[in-house]
Amino acid sequence: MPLPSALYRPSLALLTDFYQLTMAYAAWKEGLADTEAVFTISFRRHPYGGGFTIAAGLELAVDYLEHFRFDEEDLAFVAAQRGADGAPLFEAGFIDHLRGLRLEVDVDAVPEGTAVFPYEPVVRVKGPIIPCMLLETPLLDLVNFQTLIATKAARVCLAARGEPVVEFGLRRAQGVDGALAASRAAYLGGCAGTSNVLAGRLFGIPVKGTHAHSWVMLFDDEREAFESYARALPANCLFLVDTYDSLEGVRHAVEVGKWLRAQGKELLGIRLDSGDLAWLSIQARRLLDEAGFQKATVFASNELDELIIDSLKEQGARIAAWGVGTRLVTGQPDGALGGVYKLTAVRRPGEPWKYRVKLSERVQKTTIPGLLQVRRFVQDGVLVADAIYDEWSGLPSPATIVDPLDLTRRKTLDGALEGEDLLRPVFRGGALVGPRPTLEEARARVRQQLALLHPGVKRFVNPHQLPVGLEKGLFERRTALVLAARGES
Ligand SMILES: Nc1ncnc2c1ncn2[C@@H]1O[C@H](COP(=O)(O)OP(=O)(O)OP(=O)(O)O)[C@@H](O)[C@H]1O
Ligand SMILES: O=P(O)(O)OC[C@H]1O[C@H](OP(=O)(O)OP(=O)(O)O)[C@H](O)[C@@H]1O
Ligand SMILES: O=C(O)c1cccnc1
Repeated sequence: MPLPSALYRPSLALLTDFYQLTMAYAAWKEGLADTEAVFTISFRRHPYGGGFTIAAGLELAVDYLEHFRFDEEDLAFVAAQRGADGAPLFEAGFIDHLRGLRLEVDVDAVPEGTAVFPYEPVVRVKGPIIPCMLLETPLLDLVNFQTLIATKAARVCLAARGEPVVEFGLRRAQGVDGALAASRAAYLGGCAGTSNVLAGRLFGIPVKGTHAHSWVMLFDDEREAFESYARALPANCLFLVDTYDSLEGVRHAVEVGKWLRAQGKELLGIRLDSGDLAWLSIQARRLLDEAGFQKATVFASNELDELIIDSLKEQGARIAAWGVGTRLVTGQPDGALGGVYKLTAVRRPGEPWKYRVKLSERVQKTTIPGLLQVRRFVQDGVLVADAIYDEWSGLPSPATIVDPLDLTRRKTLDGALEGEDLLRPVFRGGALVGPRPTLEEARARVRQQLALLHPGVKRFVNPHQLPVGLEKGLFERRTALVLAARGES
């Protein structure tokens, strides 16, 4: 399903930071338009203090790239920008350059739904410098948020231990796109459906819903409210029982459930939305079972997240389905993934590629040079290590990987282990290559990837950190470049 183009302007070329345009102009003006570069998206720590991250956003990025062009209104807006002296900032020739600009870049990326780890390349863009620059901000925007929410959803669904989680976040999401993007990512991460009807239409996500407290409050008593709803929607009866007294509400639901049964329909269940959800769910289950409604679901909502769901499970809660809104779609408590887009190599026309690093006082922020790729090693169905390597140099076998933050921590991988490269070609010279996975396939990949992770990597408290390292030669190249940049070589 095409998005963002389906919802917004067909081209979102202006959805970038102004500095990308100023740099692109400087590159054009200085005759650097034929210079090529490699940029790599990676992040430095897992969100939520977790042990894994689910990569997402690639399909939205593909859509963005496919529809990229500056239309005449866009160009007029760029041409109208002025400098501090009041004169137009950009020459007309640059506007013409943008008019004809096609994104003739190569893009490689990990498929959506892949479990990824800090420092690994997630998306790689290689090509002429101007398109590479213009893509920085929109790619980060799309990948960072989708990844943040897909990861949250995967955690919430892990906590629910296979029971369905419905995403209820629209009303408290970050505006229109925040809500739609979050619904998509939540489904990708494992949710069973969404309350967001437009997301359902745009992305093919199952749409689900119960009713609000206001429905109950419309009537003089709760049972009358349930009866009225049941007459209108006998095939969608999951009653919200906590408007006045949750267990009294369950009794009313049971009475209406008996009436439904007489009509040949079934009570789907009840929804708890306040109070002690563990205790109430056990009581509600007992009341439903005693009345012969063993198949009716006890559904719970109320500011849930993975930690509360996990705790409710530990307490023996009898909840079989979950509605999760605010904390899922806003990625609480993190709110953002800090993915970055860094230049890792550069080539002037007629010259060989040059590796590049950005220095930092903090080793975590020193970038990794090269045409980066990740090879994943799996043994007996368990992910044992990821090796980040430079495709131009290749990965020796057996490979030794070095912790990017600590050169004394290294591991030599069994040469008999077969690895799989995670980044796959997506665009070549601006043309889409390879299959385009559906949202359902990305969602299935999340399940498959989580199954590869040792339980310790998936736990919420102090998770085990999987061995991810730089191939030794790459580590040494980075060290040499850092020393040279500091004048210490
Ligand atoms: N047994 C439980 N263990 C852990 N957390 C729980 C349990 N039951 C409910 N919670 C969570 O505790 C929080 C309780 O929220 P809150 O203090 O607003 O109470 P409430 O019952 O929702 O009150 P209100 O009637 O005002 O809505 C929610 O996030 C809810 O999911
Ligand atoms: O708590 P969240 O995870 O964000 O889940 C969504 C919440 O939104 C609704 O409450 P709201 O008070 O907005 O409306 P209501 O009267 O229908 O309960 C619903 O009952 C949930 O409690
Ligand atoms: O359908 C529901 O129960 C629902 C929808 C949105 C928010 N809270 C609950």
